[in-house]
Amino acid sequence: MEIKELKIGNIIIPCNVLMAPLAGYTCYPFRILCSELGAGLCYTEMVNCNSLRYKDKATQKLLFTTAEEKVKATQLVGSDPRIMEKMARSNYFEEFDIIDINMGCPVPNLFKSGQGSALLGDLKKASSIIKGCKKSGKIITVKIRVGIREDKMISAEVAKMCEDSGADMITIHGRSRNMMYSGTPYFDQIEQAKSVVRIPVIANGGIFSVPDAEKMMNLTGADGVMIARYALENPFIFSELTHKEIQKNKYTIISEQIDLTSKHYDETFTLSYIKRLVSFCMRTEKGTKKYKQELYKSGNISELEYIIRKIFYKEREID
Ligand SMILES: Cc1cc2nc3c(=O)[nH]c(=O)nc-3n(C[C@H](O)[C@H](O)[C@H](O)COP(=O)(O)O)c2cc1C
Repeated sequence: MEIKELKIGNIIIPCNVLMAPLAGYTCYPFRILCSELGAGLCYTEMVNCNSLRYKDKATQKLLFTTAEEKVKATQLVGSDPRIMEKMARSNYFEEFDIIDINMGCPVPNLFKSGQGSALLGDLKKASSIIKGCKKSGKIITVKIRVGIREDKMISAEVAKMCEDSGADMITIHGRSRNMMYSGTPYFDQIEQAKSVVRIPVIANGGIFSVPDAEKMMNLTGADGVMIARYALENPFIFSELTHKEIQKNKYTIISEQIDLTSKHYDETFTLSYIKRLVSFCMRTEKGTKKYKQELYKSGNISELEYIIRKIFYKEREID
């Protein structure tokens, strides 16, 4: 695919391959890793505006960042335009350049309370949210799906609404809410949305290889792609797509993730994040399934490092 800079509002990001927000994974260390490997922009996971409003500590922790992160992008999820605006304008986001609004999450408890993809069924409210958040002075992006159900897909209408309400970029997950996370994305829906707006349109969904990214770009005419689950399995997808030379392997990057996470988070968080990341990364490592139980059992960092060495370092004879 053609790699190019992308202008979002008044910010230029170095390339049009983006890392998606992923709850439970896109913490600060993972975002640093993806940027290093070539991702042009990485979002935090979704931050619930109600939890933030009540000063929930775990939610605040999702916003941890440092000066190492050049462009800082986060995502808000919520349904009340006044609260969304209040939070977007709050000090919590002082350091952030970009706030994305989640209009794609299909999870039942969020959907039932009018958040995430439920906003696709109330475009008036969705528009008020964008307009309100825009008052923060931040760059506002919106992540949508092609519709709630496959028999009523509305991506062009939603894209136009986002642009008219002041959004600076849209990411479209090419699946409907009912499809959750499986099935072929509706490339034509992304293409239609792209044809009615001037702001950048990023295509997301079902990219699990370099050819998948190329196909997505060719069939949609999008300005860039956003990778989600596959980046957990193979973070090198960013260097593969951007042709960035990286002299590291999975063992090196996981070891560095342990160091960086331990530096900024407590041991409980580090253990749980690294175990989840490794269980994705080891999917492509043949003959390692048998180590999964041992991975999950490891109770401290040295036990974790020992099993990770067995999984990735090809020295499995140390058993
Ligand atoms: C575990 C998990 C967590 C996710 N968390 C978020 C999130 O916080 N915000 C969001 O907009 N999308 C979230 N998504 C959706 C992804 O960003 C992405 O749109 C979706 O997985 C489709 O892309 P893929 O087929 O490349 O995985 C999540 C998906 C998964 C599987």
